[in-house]
Amino acid sequence: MRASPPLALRLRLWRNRMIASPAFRRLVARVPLLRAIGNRKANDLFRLTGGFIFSQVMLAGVRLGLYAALVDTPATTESLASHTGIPDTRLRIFLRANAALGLLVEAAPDLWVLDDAGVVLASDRGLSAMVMHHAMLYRDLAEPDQLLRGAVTATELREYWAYVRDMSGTGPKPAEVDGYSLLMRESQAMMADCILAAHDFSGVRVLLDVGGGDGAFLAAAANRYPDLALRLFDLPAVAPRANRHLESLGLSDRTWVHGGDFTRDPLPDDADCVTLVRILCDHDDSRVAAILANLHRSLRSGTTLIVAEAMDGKTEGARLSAAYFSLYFLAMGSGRCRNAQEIASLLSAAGFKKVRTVATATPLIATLVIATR
Ligand SMILES: C[S@@+](CC[C@H](N)C(=O)[O-])C[C@H]1O[C@@H](n2cnc3c(N)ncnc32)[C@H](O)[C@@H]1O
Repeated sequence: MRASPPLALRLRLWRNRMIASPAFRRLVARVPLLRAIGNRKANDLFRLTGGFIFSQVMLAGVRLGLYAALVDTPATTESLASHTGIPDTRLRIFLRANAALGLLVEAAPDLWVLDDAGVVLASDRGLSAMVMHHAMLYRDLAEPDQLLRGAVTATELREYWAYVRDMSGTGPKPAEVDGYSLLMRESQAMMADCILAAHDFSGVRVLLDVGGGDGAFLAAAANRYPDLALRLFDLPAVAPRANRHLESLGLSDRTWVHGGDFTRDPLPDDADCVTLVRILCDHDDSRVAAILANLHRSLRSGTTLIVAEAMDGKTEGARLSAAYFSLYFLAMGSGRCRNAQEIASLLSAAGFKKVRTVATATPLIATLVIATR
């Protein structure tokens, strides 16, 4: 005989039957307190249903330069129509959609200013860059069930992130790393703020950023800690870009940049702190194990290792990030969004000690897992 499900599950099934019942939903709509809950749930569901449309509103706004045109200044529908080249009757519909989504405020009839979310979008170049990058992701997600079945593997994201295709040999060519390196540089500001607020680097003498891209995280750390010496390790195709970028910021005399493969080449061993920012999530467990084993081989005993990336967790931000990245990495064909415990296990398995999780103020962006070599 089959055992009956536990009480919590039976309650959930009962609740689901109630919610599925039109008569129950009519009752909910008549009782003021229940109506408020019901409306909130309906709005949440509609946000999911219309998510693609809302996101396309943002994409059009970014492409048209709408939010940038409203930085620190209000503008009329007429002036925005001339700025964007969209006829004002059509633009007004679009502007009102932006207002409904919390991106703009109609301060007076046909007079527009940025709302809170619009201000952030306009002031963070990385966010606009990610919104534009989504055009590619959405093409890959056009047939999501086929992607889940594994029937679609030649995706645009796989092409874009050249290092997930080319895991052997000499690695990607310079032209193949330009697109993602620029996107990573532009989208680093919020990530760096989040990490630097969550961990005190003041005792660190030499900071090595492994998979450090153009050096945007190192530059942010250098800005905060003027005596910090900087080391960056990335693919041979990325290293010259990092050198150029760090030189343009006047940081060359504090920096050594090394090109190589972080799964097998020796890493500089003079650092007392090493960061892996948005690195492990890109790779499947076996490759993460190879990266961590190489780090363990190369680093001196006592070196602090900090893994910083979006991780699954209990907060709403962490859950949203995990849902987003799960599909993103599926389309990319490599990696996954792990929780802190999974990352801690991979670090321990590689031989790292004193593994601990450090929450950040913005789990949507990153959580830290810190260990000692
Ligand atoms: C998602 S990006 C993150 C860049 C940077 N840490 C950030 O957060 O902006 C991953 C980085 O890892 C580098 N990378 C990928 N495979 C690598 C490998 N086998 N050896 C060294 N670097 C690698 C890429 O070139 C890229 O710069």
